[in-house]
Amino acid sequence: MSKLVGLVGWRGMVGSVLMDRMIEEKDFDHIEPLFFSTSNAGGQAPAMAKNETRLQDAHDLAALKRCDIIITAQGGDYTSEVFPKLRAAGWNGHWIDAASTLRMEKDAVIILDPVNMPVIKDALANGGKNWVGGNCTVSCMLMGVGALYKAGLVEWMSTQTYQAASGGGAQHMRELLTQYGTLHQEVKALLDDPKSAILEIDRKVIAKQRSLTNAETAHFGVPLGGSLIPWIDKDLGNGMSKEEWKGMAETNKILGQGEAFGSAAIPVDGFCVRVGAMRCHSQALTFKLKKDVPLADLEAMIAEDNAWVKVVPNTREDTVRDLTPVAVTGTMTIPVGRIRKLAMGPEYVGAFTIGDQLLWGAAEPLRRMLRILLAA
Ligand SMILES: NC(=O)C1=CN([C@@H]2O[C@H](COP(=O)(O)OP(=O)(O)OC[C@H]3O[C@@H](n4cnc5c(N)ncnc54)[C@H](OP(=O)(O)O)[C@@H]3O)[C@@H](O)[C@H]2O)C=CC1
Ligand SMILES: N[C@@H](CC(=O)OP(=O)(O)O)C(=O)O
Repeated sequence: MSKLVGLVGWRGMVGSVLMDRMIEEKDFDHIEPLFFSTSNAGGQAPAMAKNETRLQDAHDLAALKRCDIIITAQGGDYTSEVFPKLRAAGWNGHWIDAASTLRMEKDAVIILDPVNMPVIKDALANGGKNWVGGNCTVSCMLMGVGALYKAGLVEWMSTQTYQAASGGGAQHMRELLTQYGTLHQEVKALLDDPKSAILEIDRKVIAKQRSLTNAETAHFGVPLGGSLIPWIDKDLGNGMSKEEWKGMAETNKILGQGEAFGSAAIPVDGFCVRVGAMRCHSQALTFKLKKDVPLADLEAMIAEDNAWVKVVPNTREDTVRDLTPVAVTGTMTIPVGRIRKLAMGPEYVGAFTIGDQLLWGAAEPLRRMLRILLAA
């Protein structure tokens, strides 16, 4: 008999990407889905529903308890409120979650199976039930260059990120586009006149950016269109943003590395920056390797690591064609390019990688974990 799989948060941005991927990969052929809602209990479930076509109340513990597996992309507040109550009520099913809430809990595994299948299998064998998707930046980075970590080559890594608006959520994407539109509108007449002075256009744009209303910057807090914001997530009070903290904490946990696993953590640090891209997170990586490895060997290791990574030759032509958010958006491909030895010495290697943060960064690891559980 098919497992009863509860789906919470399926109509949100991450949830919609998840549903699309589950349809594409025919995941619904293998489960009996039960759709939940926080706002429309009793309403019509989506077309993928089979026997149970009404939406269940996502706060109804009795309904949730019926599920063998629950997948949620509803968000951290929902997880904080419902998960502890559900476990306290004796529910012993598998919880697969997109939110960060439970990620660093001892009994939770950060799931990214092309990178950490051994960690997942180990946890499964030990009765693990809590499976949490990783931070989008970390997951996309490891899908690209995980090979170097798996080979034990990385002494440390520094990452400088260029993170898309979608990381904040749907409203942030809308706000970014609205700002671009407002700026364009401000100078449209001058742009239409080929003889107009570019510095006049520039003056008007910056004046408009500086005078955007609170409503026009409600989600990012400051203008992002035509600018950038070098801070993502909370201020940890030690000079670090929470997004930057996740880089080292989550990379090590995904790899099964660090104090909790009885080994030294690999240092990962850098700066996380929000830019005006829509849904792809990009990052420039600097590695200090433990030894000098020929570039061709590094490229081969990266290329062979998984079915989605693609090494982009380090030429201008290939880079501008294949290594941009516009090229990657909506695809499962994780390009890694600009791979070269750096001036600091033969163990120093640079690379640039991009991932769709709603696919590998959020939805895909969840549905793959579902498949792993169904096959177990
Ligand atoms: N955005 C991101 O980049 C990432 C997000 N995540 C995690 O996933 C969680 C969900 O994020 P995200 O998908 O961006 O959140 P959304 O705001 O898009 O969706 C969350 C929920 O909001 C409700 N909702 C209210 N109005 C609407 C509407 N007009 N359209 C769709 N849904 C609506 C839905 O619940 P209901 O149907 O019950 O009303 C929906 O499930 C985050 O909180 C985070 O924990 C993880 C990785 C990346
Ligand atoms: N913080 C990420 C998005 C996200 O949801 O991250 P996390 O899953 O770690 O909370 C960003 O803003 O780009």
